[in-house]
Parts: sequence; C-alpha cells; structure tokens
Amino acid sequence: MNKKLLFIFNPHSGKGLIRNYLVDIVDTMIKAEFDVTIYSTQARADATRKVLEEGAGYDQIVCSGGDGTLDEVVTGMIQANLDIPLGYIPAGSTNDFANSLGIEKEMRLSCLTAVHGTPFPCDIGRFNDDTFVYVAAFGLFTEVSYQTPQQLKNIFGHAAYILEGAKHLRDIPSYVMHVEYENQRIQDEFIYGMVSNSISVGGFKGMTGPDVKLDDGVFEVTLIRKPKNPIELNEILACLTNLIDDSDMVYTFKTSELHIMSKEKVAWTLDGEFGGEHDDVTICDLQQRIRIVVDEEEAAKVSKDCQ
Ligand SMILES: Nc1ncnc2c1ncn2[C@@H]1O[C@H](COP(=O)(O)OP(=O)(O)OP(=O)(O)O)[C@@H](O)[C@H]1O
Repeated sequence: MNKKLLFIFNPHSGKGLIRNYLVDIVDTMIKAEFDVTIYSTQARADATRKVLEEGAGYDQIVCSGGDGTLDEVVTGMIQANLDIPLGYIPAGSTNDFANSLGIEKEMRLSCLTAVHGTPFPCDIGRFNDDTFVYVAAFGLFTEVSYQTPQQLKNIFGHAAYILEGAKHLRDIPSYVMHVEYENQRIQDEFIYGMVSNSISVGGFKGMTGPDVKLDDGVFEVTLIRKPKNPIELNEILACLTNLIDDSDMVYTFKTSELHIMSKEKVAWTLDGEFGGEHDDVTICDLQQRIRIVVDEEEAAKVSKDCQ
C-alpha cells in the first residue's frame, strides 16, 4: 500500500512561484509512490491547525513556503507530538533555513530531495509555549519594519541600516535585561539579541559563527549591548559587517537553555514572523526533535557527528 503524504503550501510565499511547479511537484510525489493530499494555506496559522488536526493520519508531510510556513508546520508537528519525516520545498524570499540545510532553491529539485532524501534529526527551539525552527530575536525592529517584511527578513542589513540612520544614540531602543544560562548571569542593556540554530540568518551566512551544527542540542546566542558613544556604535557596526570578530559590545555563547527577563515587554520575532511581546522568556533546545528530509551529503555537513 502506498504511503500517505500531506503536502501543505502557502500560495503567496515569495513571488507565488509554486503555481508554475505544482503539477511537476505532485507528479514527483506520486512517482515516489505516495498518495498525496494537497492543502493550500488560507490564512496565518492555518498550516499549524491543519497539521495539528490531521497530521497524525499521514506517513510524511512536505511543506512549501517561506520560513514562516516551515515554522507553522513544525509548530503543528510539535504540538501534535508527531514523529514523521518532514520534506521542505522552499518558496520564500530569504529561505535561511533551507540554505543552512543545503536544500535546493529550484522547486523540482527540492521536491525530489523531499521524497527521496535522508531524514536529518534537527534541533528545534522551544520559546515559552511557542516553537521556532532556527531563530528567535528581539530588538532593532520598529512597527514600520513589520509593514515592510522584506526589510525585516534581512535582519542584519536592517539592523545596520537602523544603527547607521540613528542620528542620536538615544534614538536606538534598548532593553535592560537579565539573562541566565548554565551557571552564568548577565545583567545589561541590549539593543539586539538573537538565539539561533542556523548557518544563515537574514540571508547572511556565517553570522552565527564557524562551527554551527544543527543537531548538537545547543543554540548560538548573540546579544548586542547598547552603545554609549559613537566609537562603541562603530565597533558594533564593524562586528555586524564582519570587519572584526570579537568585541566587548557583543556577547556570543552557546547554550541548550536560557532565561531572559526584562522590566518592560519586548517584541520578539520567531523565524522572521512576529512572536509576541514578552518580559519573561525561557528558550530550550529540543535536540533532534524533527526529522527534516535533506540530501545525505548536506546532512553530513551540519551534523555534530561529522566534524
Ligand atoms: N492564504 C494566506 N493568506 C495570508 N497569509 C498567509 C496565507 N497562507 C499563509 N500565510 C502566512 O504568510 C506568512 C509568511 O509566509 P512565508 O514565510 O511562507 O512566506 P514569505 O514571507 O514570502 O517567505 P520568507 O519568510 O522566506 O520571506 C506566514 O506566517 C503564514 O502564516
């Protein structure tokens, strides 16, 4: 008997390119001996609902969309406690996570990988009661940026743009925070923070360090302190644009769990989408929680077992 595959796609992701490839994608899935159910998402959070309500009836899920759609499907799988392989056909504008996993941009190729590839047990982030696939971040976002998603997606370009555009240092929003991880405690004022499990963030490769593995049970954490003078601001910009590797203005560390508390509520983004405002956040690495189907050679590059 054929295996049952649920194919969920966001028809609006990126430039809506999926329309040109839908027939080829479904044909590839059927040739790989799957019975295919197709679902186009109808609204925000619809992918999570679909997986939560119906995912248990399938042997595999494949989703197509941007990072936001992938996030929603993974959230549904975690909430439903599903342990079936997940294939991914990237269709968004940035596709950070697909880049990290070496998933092809060309939809027919990524579909072949989704149905014939190797399941890679990938770490997933828990953020209070929510889930993220590869990045949770706060700071340097304004209301305006949510209305111009393209800028928001390009996190570092956007951060550098805001920092450079700030005429006065006091214009840069900052948050007094208390951060705890392992036996460490940090109390400081931050303008930006990022907890990630990805080689590429905001379209930039290498921002999270040289030895990122996606199944090692730890996140890479970057916290940027509030600059008190133009010299410190320049130091941060140099760090963001990779001109210097190390700075007292930027904390970087790895951890499997951290706790961040602040007096005021701070807006977060999870995988590039709005993740709510919080004053108390616990982030945990759910090690190897979702099996994402990728090319075997690419999996080896991001696995802790192949240094
Ligand atoms: N039919 C729909 N109408 C409106 N929004 C939708 C619909 N289907 C999905 N969405 C929402 O669109 C958001 C963005 O989708 P997605 O991340 O797939 O695309 P993108 O923003 O183009 O890609 P990227 O994040 O890579 O730039 C998701 O949070 C999802 O909930």
